[in-house]
Amino acid sequence: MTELLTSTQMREIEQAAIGSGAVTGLELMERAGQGVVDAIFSEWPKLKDGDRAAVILCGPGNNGGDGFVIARLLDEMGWEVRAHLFGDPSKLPPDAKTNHDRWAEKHAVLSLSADDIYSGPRPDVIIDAVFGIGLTRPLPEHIALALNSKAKTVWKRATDIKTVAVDCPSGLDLDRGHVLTDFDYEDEDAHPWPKTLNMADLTVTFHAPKIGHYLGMGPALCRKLSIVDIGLEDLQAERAMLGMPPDPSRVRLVEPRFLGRPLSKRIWPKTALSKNYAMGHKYDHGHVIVFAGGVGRGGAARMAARAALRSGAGLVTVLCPPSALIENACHLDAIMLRSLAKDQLLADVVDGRATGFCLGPGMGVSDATRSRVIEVLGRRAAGSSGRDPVVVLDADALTSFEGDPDALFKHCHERTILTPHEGEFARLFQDLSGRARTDLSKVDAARQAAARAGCTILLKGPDTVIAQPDGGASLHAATYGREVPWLATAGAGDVLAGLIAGLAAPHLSSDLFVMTEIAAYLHAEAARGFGPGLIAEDLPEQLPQTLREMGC
Ligand SMILES: NC(=O)C1=CN([C@@H]2O[C@H](COP(=O)(O)OP(=O)(O)OC[C@H]3O[C@@H](n4cnc5c(N)ncnc54)[C@H](OP(=O)(O)O)[C@@H]3O)[C@@H](O)[C@H]2O)[C@@H](O)CC1
Ligand SMILES: Nc1ncnc2c1ncn2[C@@H]1O[C@H](COP(=O)(O)OP(=O)(O)O)[C@@H](O)[C@H]1O
Ligand SMILES: [K+]
Repeated sequence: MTELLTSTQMREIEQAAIGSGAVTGLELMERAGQGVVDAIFSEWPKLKDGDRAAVILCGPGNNGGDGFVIARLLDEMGWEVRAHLFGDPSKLPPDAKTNHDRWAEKHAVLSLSADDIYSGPRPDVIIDAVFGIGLTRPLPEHIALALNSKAKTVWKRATDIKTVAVDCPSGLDLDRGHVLTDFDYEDEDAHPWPKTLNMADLTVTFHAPKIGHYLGMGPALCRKLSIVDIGLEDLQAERAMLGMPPDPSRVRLVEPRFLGRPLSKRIWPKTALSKNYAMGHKYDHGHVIVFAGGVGRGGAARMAARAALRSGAGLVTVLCPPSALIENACHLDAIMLRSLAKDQLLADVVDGRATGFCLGPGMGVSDATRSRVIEVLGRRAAGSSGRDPVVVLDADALTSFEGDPDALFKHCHERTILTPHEGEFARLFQDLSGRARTDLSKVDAARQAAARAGCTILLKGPDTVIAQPDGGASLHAATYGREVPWLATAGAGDVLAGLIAGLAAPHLSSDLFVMTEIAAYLHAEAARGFGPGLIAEDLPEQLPQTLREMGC
């Protein structure tokens, strides 16, 4: 797990290091600039050869200071360097000013405008050091135009000119992954993207990635992310992450890495999965109950059930209305099947050994679905020894509470997880949804939703956020080399719901949050393993290979 920082946390870490006397701000800036130069040559070794030129765009804060360090280092290597500054040099913060002044002693500092930049000779590299973690408001329009990725097309072979972003492409909010803009999103004609899109070929950040590198527009703008170690020791937090529930004040990236390296013995997720318990019988591996809809609507539940069984649950039973029994019987073998009439009690057909429930896929949006959800959430552990069954609520189980979400939330317990996509999320948490959350990151929206619902929330997308009521959160990112656009296929979410239920159902399974992280990772890995052309049915069938590759 890698820690993802907010801008404030990054500043705190930096200030603590400087305050301890271990390092000065100027030394950190030098390491940052050197780190960017090293990252450039590591990414494009050929740039070491021949006469090279760079344009460095510097801003009014320490991001700009990094830019002046980079300008000096490239100049010392014999590059032709032009540095442009936005802002008043006398107002630069002290370390940035020091580096500006060192540069200005021998070189001109040009103004940062599209005219001044693009009327000059063609560079090999453009460095965007205008704003980093200090961005507080939308870019001034003339800066947005100067940074627009299309602007460099005035030069020949523009696509060969490398754009390198220091900390982030300027304009990206590193806490939220939004591009701050004054434009009206609702007004299609004034849509800002073509005008202000500022994309890097390589983004170099310091010490640890920031949340906005992984959320929303972040990955599309940063394109490739390099993390430079600038000697700030803060590894304690990461040490406390492996296999443990999350720290409420921190956000972690769901991936099998630890302290910056791949996990050597593939101890994640292997250690968390119950099948390592060699002595267990099938009931130790959990019994998952999946609710299906009526005739012709059982496919979603059957896929969820198959994912639950493939992910390690010892038994899986599909419950369907009597009218759908024959349809389901024609499709199911290893998965058990029982009918459950509308007015029948769950206790009539499911004994107390059920350890996991999955409701929603294909169930139908109805009062009957609401009643079943509430009935299932009322099932609690018998006595003090056992755990409450895990309850995964997806799709129609969520939409059935649209307009009255509190009727759901008051029944949720800590072994409940809601797995909405953005549309379903908006039905339950309208004020925290998509467009409403201009001031809130997707991570913070999911955190607030989890606190309101009193249970875990997994909010889906290429950036999937998992949050729990105390604020603990993680982010699964199908980005930076893990892209799986073909996972956006009908039914993929149903499979994820079953996967979570199957992984979390065993008696010895880890904490629900940890199992949900693993489910999100395995889900994307299965899709990656299968490749383009994937349909949702393929996911459960791909799981054995994915589990094998993960060393499980
Ligand atoms: N932290 C660390 O450990 C390390 C940090 N390092 C580097 O420092 C960077 C952070 O530096 P930083 O804090 O000075 O912020 P930065 O991004 O340069 O911008 C602040 C300035 O921009 C201004 N401003 C903001 N928005 C604006 C807008 N829309 N339009 C116009 N102006 C705007 C803002 O003005 P104000 O809001 O105060 O009016 C202020 O003047 C970080 O990203 C990294 O590169 C490394 O050296 C190594 C270690
Ligand atoms: N572009 C994408 N890249 C990676 N994963 C995606 C992408 N779009 C969607 N997903 C994932 O695919 C699944 C889709 O789930 P959902 O929207 O509930 O679909 P359905 O309701 O059809 O099952 C989620 O796990 C989501 O995170
Ligand atoms: K920048």
